[in-house]
Amino acid sequence: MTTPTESLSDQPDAPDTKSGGISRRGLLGLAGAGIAGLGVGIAGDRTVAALAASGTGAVSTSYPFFGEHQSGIVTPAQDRLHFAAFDMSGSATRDDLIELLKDWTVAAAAMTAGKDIGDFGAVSGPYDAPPEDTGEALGLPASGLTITFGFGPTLFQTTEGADRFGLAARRPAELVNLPHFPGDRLNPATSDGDLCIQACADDPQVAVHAIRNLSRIAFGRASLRWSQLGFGRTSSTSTSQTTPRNLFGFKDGTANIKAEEPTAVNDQVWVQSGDGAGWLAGGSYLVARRIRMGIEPWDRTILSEQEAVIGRNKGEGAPLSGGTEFTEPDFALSGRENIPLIAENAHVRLAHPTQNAGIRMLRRGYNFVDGNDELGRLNAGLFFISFQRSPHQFTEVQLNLARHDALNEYITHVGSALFAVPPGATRGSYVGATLFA
Ligand SMILES: C=CC1=C(C)c2cc3[nH]c(cc4nc(cc5[nH]c(cc1n2)c(C)c5CCC(=O)O)C(CCC(=O)O)=C4C)c(C)c3C=C
Ligand SMILES: [Fe+2]
Repeated sequence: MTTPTESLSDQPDAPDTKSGGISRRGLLGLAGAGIAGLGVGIAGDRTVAALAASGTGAVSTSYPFFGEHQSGIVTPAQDRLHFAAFDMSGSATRDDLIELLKDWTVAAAAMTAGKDIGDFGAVSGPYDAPPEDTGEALGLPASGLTITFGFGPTLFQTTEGADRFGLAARRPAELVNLPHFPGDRLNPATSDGDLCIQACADDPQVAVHAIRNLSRIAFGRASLRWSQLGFGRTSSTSTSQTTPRNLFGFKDGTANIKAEEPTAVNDQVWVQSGDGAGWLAGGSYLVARRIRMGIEPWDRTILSEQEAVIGRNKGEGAPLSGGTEFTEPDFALSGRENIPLIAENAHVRLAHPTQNAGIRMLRRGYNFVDGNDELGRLNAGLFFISFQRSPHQFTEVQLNLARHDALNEYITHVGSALFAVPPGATRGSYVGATLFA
């Protein structure tokens, strides 16, 4: 942590620090009253307050931060998202970048375990210093929080002859901005970035707390370029999850890659050691697309047309060629007058692996509604996120969709970004360490 712990540690007996009605002595008192045996009671452990608040003793899901792969990819998609892209400051050095990644690692490991950040957390520090943790997650459990870090193409750039962070030679050949697709209306202010953080949780406050505190830690070294809140997942990444619905009212995520398909995950999601950049093995590529959805025109569209556009029925999500939700679509099946039951320009036909040389991707997107525009239309859509072994997988499918998809009448891509997601951090090391080895 960048927090000057030395100056904090010499004040352990600061007065009973009151903040938001919770006192430091009160928290420690709780630990002493029967739950100290669980190993809680250390400053910053929110579980203390959560257990006391719920009165149930229930501990919510938490995913380990350290491991072979970063969490937040094949872990079951949570309900809420706060996604943020950052730019490194003009004066930041390679050492600053490494220090930042180390600090982010420590904080992310704490928060995903349901703890506040720093040695003293939100309310146990000295009265005469800003708290290390901002505090809005006090009393909330880990809530399935995952924090996933990525590196954008510009991090590897050479500007005016200078190799910004000495990384130019380490850039994977495929880590370049996505091409312009037909129909794109991208806003540069909500596109790209040197670094990204995807925070997903089952409680929106926990996801927002994570991004807020990581941004705060970055102060002076990196700053927020853009960020996106998402409510309501639009995919399942495990067979144990039910398929959610997007804002057009259709089940979304039915044919997604699921964690229970290890061969597909290996072949289509994780970068392999022979793929090019060795440091990225065990990682992935993250594509983010902010897609505005025309809610009002869609809501004036008749049901049969809505179903024809997607290629599945709206109730169950079954393919229009028949069967139930998980029946494979039969694109060869025709109905009256030899018209294909799933139209040539239906979204699921054009996105299906059989139409794209076997390509699949792991989708992990979220619905968003950011108020309304000046014409009184909902500023709403899908914050599309996909993870793939190569950006080429997204590009191929998106090219097919951008050219022919019936859905294009109702959607516009307004933001875009690509990031290389390094493998998981080993305990004692930091996220992205392989890039600097
Ligand atoms: C380039 C990738 C994709 C973009 C962009 C995209 C946007 C998008 N999708 C929907 C709604 C649905 N998509 C569905 C399936 C589906 N979509 C993609 C890819 C992109 N979608 C794929 C690879 C698939 C799976 C195809 C298959 O193998 O059958 C579905 C059907 C249910 C499902 O399988 O998930 C819906 C519904 C919207 C609304 C949208 C942009 C706003
Ligand atoms: Fe789709």
